[in-house]
Order: sequence, then C-alpha cells, then structure tokens
Amino acid sequence: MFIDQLIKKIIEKRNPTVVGLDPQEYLIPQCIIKKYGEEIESIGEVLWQLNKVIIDQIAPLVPAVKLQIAFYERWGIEGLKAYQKTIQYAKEKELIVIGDIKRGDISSTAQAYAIAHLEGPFACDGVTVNPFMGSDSIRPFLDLCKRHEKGSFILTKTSNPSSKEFQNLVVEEKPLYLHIAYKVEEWGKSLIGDYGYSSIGAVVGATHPKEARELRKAMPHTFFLVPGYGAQGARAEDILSCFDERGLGAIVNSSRGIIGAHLKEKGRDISLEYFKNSVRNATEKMQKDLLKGLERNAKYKVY
Ligand SMILES: O=C(O)c1cc(=O)[nH]c(=O)n1[C@@H]1O[C@H](COP(=O)(O)O)[C@@H](O)[C@H]1O
Repeated sequence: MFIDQLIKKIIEKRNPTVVGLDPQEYLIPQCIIKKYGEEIESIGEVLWQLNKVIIDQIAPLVPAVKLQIAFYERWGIEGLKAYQKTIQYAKEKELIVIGDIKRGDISSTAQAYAIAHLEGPFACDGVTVNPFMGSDSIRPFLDLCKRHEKGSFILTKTSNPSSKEFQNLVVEEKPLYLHIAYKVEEWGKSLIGDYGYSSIGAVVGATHPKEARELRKAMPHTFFLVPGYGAQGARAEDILSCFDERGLGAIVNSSRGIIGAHLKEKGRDISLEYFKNSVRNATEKMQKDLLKGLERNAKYKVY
C-alpha cells in the first residue's frame, strides 16, 4: 500500500522530507550545461543528467522525490522524456516518486490523466490532484489508487499567498479548505493502512501554520504533503503541527532550497563535486532541522 510504503521509508531513514526535482533553468550549474550541450536540443539530456546527479546524492537520505511536471513540460517532448527517465531511475533507487501534476477535470478526462500518471507512460507512485471540480473528477484517481496501490495528495490549503482568496472563503459557516478536508477524509476511508493513514493524502502549505493545525485535527487519517519550507519562507516550527504525537503524519517538500542551495553560496559556476556536496548538505540540514523541531516539542516522539 502506497501510504505504508512511504511511512516505512520515512521511519527507516528517520527523515520526513521529500526533495523536489524542479529543475528551473537558473538553478542548473553551468558545469552540467557545458558538459551536455547548450543548445535547446540538449535540454532533455541536461535535465536527465542533473536529476541523476541529485538522485545519486539523496537516495540514501530521503524516502521520496517529487517532480513538478511543469519544469519538464516547459521544454516540450525533450523535457517530458527527461521526466519519464527520471521517474524510472528514482524508482530503481527505491525512492517513492510523486508526480506533482495537479490535475482535475470531468471524469472521462480525469480518467485519462489518472491512467497517464498512475499506470501509463508517466506512472508514479503518487500524484497531486486538484479537487476544484468535485468528487466525480477525483473518482478516477481513487479507483486507480485502489487498483494499483498508489496514492494521491489532494490540494486542500495551498502554500501560495493568494490561496486565501478562495480557500479561506467561509461557506456554510466553515472555510472552504475545511469542506475540502472533510471530503478528502471521506475519499480516503477505504484506503487506510497499518499506521492509521490513508493513501489519499492532502497538500497543506507549510506557510499557513494556523490552518495546518486546524486541518491536522479535522483530518486524523490523512497524511499531509507539506510544501513551502525553505524558498517560500516556512520554518521547521511552522510545520510541527502537521505531525501527530508519533512524529508521523506529514512529509515536507523542499525543491529550490535543496537543488538551488549552491546559488546562495557560490552561484552557478561551480564544479560538479561542489554541486553534489551542496545538494547532500542541504538535504541533511533540512532533515536535522525538522528532527530537532520534532524532538524539541515534548509532545512529539521521533521514530
Ligand atoms: O502540490 C505541491 O507540491 C505544491 C502545492 C502548494 O501548495 N505549494 C507548492 O509550492 N507546491 C509545489 O511544491 C514545490 C515547492 O518548491 P520550492 O518552493 O522551490 O520548495 C513546487 O513544486 C510547487 O509546485
């Protein structure tokens, strides 16, 4: 089952973090671009080699990676080939792979998305899904999650500053994000695993600690994917309320904070060795930071 596999890996590695493989152009070290070609035709190879280097560094440290598909789609077919190859390689390295695709559409279309990203050419272990269109748009993802033991994380309270425009609107006496939360709990009911969490999770932004606390209470069986740490400004203490008293219940993403750590220190003109160390150090630093936060808070036990 997706969620049990994810939690087992988190416990094994003592690390509730996921590295975001979001290769924005300005982050890519010059040494990789120069080695694999600076022409637009080489972009697929550049993205793939970059990801391979990152995965080799982080595979022993983290349970999972998340690929934001936009940074691949943006380059067309070559980008998507790199996306596909990276998924395959991360799986070979026994990482849980989350495709950050944020899809949502009428059910027949949603089914095609679900097939593409959960069983077809881009099959990941889990995906992110947008619930704006309601239950029938989610159903195809739930069905395939059940059939193939996969997972989905449903956007519930997103990390961006404008998320409050719609998600915090009060409807029938409750903010919209709470309505979504109750639906996500319901959608996940039949996929609850050994640790009490469902393979149907929620995306909850690290940048909104007050809402995260409320959501943790409202969603006792829902595992959180928590973006916003690092580059978007959230700190470990903002995220603690996403975890339960066992130190489980959430996995925290960082993308730019890990694969762009070298920029603050040195810029893009660095050696491959420097890049590798920078990725590894940033990953270890994030792990320590979160574990320290969990340990400091007396209520939480760390595995
Ligand atoms: O679903 C997501 O992963 C997501 C939801 C959300 O509310 N906020 C958010 O930042 N994300 C994604 O999480 C990653 C955050 O990247 P960094 O800000 O660079 O760590 C990006 O891939 C975003 O697309």
